[in-house]
Amino acid sequence: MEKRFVLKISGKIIDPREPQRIAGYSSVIKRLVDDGYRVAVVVGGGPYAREYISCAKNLGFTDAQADIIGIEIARVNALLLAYALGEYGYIPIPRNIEDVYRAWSTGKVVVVGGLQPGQSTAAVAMVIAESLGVRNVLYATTVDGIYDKDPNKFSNAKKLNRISIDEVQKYISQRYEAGGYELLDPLAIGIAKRSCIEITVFNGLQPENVFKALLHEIGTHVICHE
Ligand SMILES: Nc1ncnc2c1ncn2[C@@H]1O[C@H](COP(=O)(O)OP(=O)(O)O)[C@@H](O)[C@H]1O
Ligand SMILES: O=c1ccn([C@@H]2O[C@H](COP(=O)(O)OP(=O)(O)O)[C@@H](O)[C@H]2O)c(=O)[nH]1
Repeated sequence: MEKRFVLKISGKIIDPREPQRIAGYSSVIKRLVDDGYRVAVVVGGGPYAREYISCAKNLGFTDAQADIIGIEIARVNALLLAYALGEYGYIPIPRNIEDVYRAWSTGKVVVVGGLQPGQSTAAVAMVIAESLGVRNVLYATTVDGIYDKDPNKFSNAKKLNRISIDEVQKYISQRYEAGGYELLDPLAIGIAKRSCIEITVFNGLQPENVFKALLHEIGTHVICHE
C-alpha cells in the first residue's frame, strides 16, 4: 500500500480551545512518520475564520478579501500543528505550491493552511495531493462521513459507506462563498476526478481515528474509476 497520504483536518478540529486534541494529532502523525509514512497536512480555518469572514462581509469587503482573511486564519491553525510537531514539522507554513515542493523535499511533515481565494482547504488538499503524486486523501471532519443529505439538517440522513467521485456533487449542498464551500468544493471534486485521487471522509474529533480511516474502516470512501 502506498505509504503517503494527504490529511485535511477541519478548522473545527484544530482549534486553539482544544490544545490536547492538537497534541493528539501531533502524536498520531509522528507515529505514522516513524512507521514509514510520508504525510502532508492541510488545516482549515474553523470557527475563527468564520468570525473574521463575517466581520469582513459586514464591512463590505469583497469575497476575495474575505477569502484571504480566511486563508490567514487557516495558516495560523496550521502553525499551531506545525509547532506541535517539533522537529518533525516543516516551518514556515508554505504559501504556494512551489513552497510546498521545497518543504516536501526536506522529508519533513508539510503543514499548510489556505492558498488562494475562491476555494476551500479541501481544494488545497487535492491540489497538493495531485502535485505530489499522492493518490490518497484523508478528510478529518466533524461528521461521520458523507450522507445522502446534510446530517446536521436532516435527522433521517443516511451515511454512505462508499461512493464514486462522480456521485459526490448530488449529495452536497454548498454555499460557494467565503466561509462556505462545505465538505468538497467544486475544485476539490474536479481535481480528485481528473487525477483519480481516493478520499476517505471521516470523523476526526478523535485523532486516533486517522489509523482507522487509513484502513477504510470508518467514514465514507470516495473512489474513482480509473
Ligand atoms: N451530504 C452531506 N454529508 C455530510 N455533511 C454534509 C453534507 N452536506 C452538507 N454537509 C455539511 O458539511 C459539513 C462539513 O463541511 P465543512 O463545514 O466544510 O467541514 P470542514 O470544517 O470539515 O471542512 C458538515 O458539518 C455538514 O453540516
Ligand atoms: O485555499 C483556500 C483555503 C481557504 N480559503 C478561505 O478560508 C476559509 C476557511 O477554510 P475552510 O473553509 O476550508 O476551513 P474549514 O472548513 O476546515 O473550517 C474558507 O471558507 C475560504 O473562505 C480560501 O479562500 N482559499
